[in-house]
Amino acid sequence: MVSDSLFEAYPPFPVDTPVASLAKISLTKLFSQDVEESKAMFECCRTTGFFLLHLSGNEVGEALIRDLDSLLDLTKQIMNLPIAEKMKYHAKPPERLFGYKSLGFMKTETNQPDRCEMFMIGQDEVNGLAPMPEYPTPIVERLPLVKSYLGHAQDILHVVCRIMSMSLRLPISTISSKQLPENRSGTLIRLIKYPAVASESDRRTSLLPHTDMGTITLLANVLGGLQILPPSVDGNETPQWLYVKPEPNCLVVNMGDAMVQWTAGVLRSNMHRVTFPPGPQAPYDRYSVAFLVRATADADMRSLKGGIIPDAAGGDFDNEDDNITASEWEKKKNMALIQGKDCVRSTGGVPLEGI
Ligand SMILES: O=C(O)CCC(=O)C(=O)O
Ligand SMILES: [Fe+2]
Repeated sequence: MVSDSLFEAYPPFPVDTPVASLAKISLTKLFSQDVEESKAMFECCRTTGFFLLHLSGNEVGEALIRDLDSLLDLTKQIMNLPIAEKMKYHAKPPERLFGYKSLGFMKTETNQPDRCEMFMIGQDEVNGLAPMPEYPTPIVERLPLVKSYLGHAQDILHVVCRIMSMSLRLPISTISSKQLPENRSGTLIRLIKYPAVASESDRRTSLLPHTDMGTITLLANVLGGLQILPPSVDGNETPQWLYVKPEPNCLVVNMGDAMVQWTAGVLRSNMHRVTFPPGPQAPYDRYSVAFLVRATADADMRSLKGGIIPDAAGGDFDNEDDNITASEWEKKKNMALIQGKDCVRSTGGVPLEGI
């Protein structure tokens, strides 16, 4: 997430709240090709699909921490604009998926309006691969910050993808070449505000249970609220939603559905949701910065061949319908979600034999 100073501005995450136990992986060690750290990261990607990434101690990570502190501030500025101003930039799905999404525009699992507003910025728009739309003034003034963040986030993505390819025993550029920032994609930054709990009825889901449809997500926030549904240990017990405890100078990293599809189920895309912050954190507005990486628009969505990837033939990941490009695949998933045809569930994490 972000620097210590931002954490000091809020009451601490309560010690008695049950939390998901997520490994903390060191970015410095990943950059220095530490074998044990790389193994630990891959293990997380297979088992829970989530890990914390400790950013301190290297140039890219330290720069990203600074970018994130400023982006959280930018998020506050945007959300503080008058509603009439924000509505000028409203997203118009399915034609335009980026821009502002107002509070309550989407539904939760109980069909109640959601409890979050967000501003979505497309990577292609900022990088000049798509026409730049009109942005609210705070974004226009801080485009250099947005570009700086994208650059540092891409450096981190690159090292994670290299380790992923190596761990899968595939040529080293296999995963990163399918999501290069110089190629068009649906990759986006989401700047999100979850309003403070003002009454008992606000103690409910803010962002519905979902899996991320892209490849990898890098998430930063200060207050608790994110929860994951960990895989049950013996397959019998009912899984319990558990909070992810935000930690200073760390990102939350999770795998998305595209990674599961490419690896025929080896990696895990885990279900998560956002609810109200725990204990004394509830009466505060919660802010998040999410970088949702999507595959290159024309990337092949069939499972990869080679390395330790199981043969998809005949299994869940051998679907002729997946013989399509990433942008068609995402459109199909979006439509299924809108029509309630896609029952959201965690996928992947199939046991690997002899590894
Ligand atoms: O705000 C958060 O903690 C999570 C956001 C999220 O899951 C998403 O944007 O996909
Ligand atoms: Fe998500």
